[in-house]
Amino acid sequence: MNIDQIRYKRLGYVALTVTDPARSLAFYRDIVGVHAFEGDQDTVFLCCSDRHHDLMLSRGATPALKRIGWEMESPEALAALVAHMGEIGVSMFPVDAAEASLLRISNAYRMSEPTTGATFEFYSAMEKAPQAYTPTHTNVSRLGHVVLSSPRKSETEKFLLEHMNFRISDQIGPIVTFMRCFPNPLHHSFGVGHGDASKLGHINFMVTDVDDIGRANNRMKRNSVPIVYGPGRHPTSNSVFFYFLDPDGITVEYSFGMEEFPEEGAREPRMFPLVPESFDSWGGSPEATFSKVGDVETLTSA
Ligand SMILES: CC(C)c1ccc(C(=O)O)c(O)c1O
Ligand SMILES: [Fe+2]
Repeated sequence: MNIDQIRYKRLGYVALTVTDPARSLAFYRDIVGVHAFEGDQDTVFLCCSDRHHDLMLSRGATPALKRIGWEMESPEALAALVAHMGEIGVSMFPVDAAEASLLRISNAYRMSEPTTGATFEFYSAMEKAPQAYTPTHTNVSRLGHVVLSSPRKSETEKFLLEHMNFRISDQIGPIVTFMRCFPNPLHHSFGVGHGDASKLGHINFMVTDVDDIGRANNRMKRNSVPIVYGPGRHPTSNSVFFYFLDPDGITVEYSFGMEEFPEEGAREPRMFPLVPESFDSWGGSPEATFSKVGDVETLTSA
């Protein structure tokens, strides 16, 4: 199997486990500015695109990353991934019809990423949302990326590179590597950080205007939302960033502007030195509560 046939459209969605879905729904709708349109007491769907959902929140005892959904470029790209995982002995489980229908996805498989235990879901199409996303106070352009920490960071990177056809865009010392799901042009849809355990670092929403960042700064303060890093600028992706905590303490990032890569002729990955300015060229530093909450749920406990 040629790994180049494994091609992605985009980071599809993130599923989080939250302790109080109604409270989190209100937060993501009213404070973050994504659209909530469907759900029940235990599971809610939110979107910031024309797809059925970009974020799913499910009730659970401990805040966690439940899974990450990757939208493949085509059914053939999905088949290539499934075949490759079969060849290397990584089990892929088809999502059963009832759940796929609830998630409005077709042709879907899950696996446990072998180095972090994180659940990755792959599908070739998701239905459109019943109503197109209309921005309110913030022009959220898309779900941008997810960062996980891994106790086996080099192996995680290697798995994503060699078996999932991700590409490295940049690294900061041995601490964090930013990867794009090829050929999606965004600098990164996934980041892997060094950590003692597999943990969720943060989820990111991209915004269309620097004013969205400035307004967020004031909105978070008015609503007593903890701001944990920024505003600042990441020299890696060249984005202006702003991090805050959701009601469970999960770190959420807004970012404005991000380098994009062509499919062919992309620049080489860069290695940034491990100094604070490689994380924030404006000289800020994160609060102690930055990236502290979020277990990684395994497939068997999902
Ligand atoms: C501080 C974190 C790990 C970080 C650093 C750089 C970027 C970027 O280049 O966009 C991020 O998105 C981050 O979350
Ligand atoms: Fe980020």
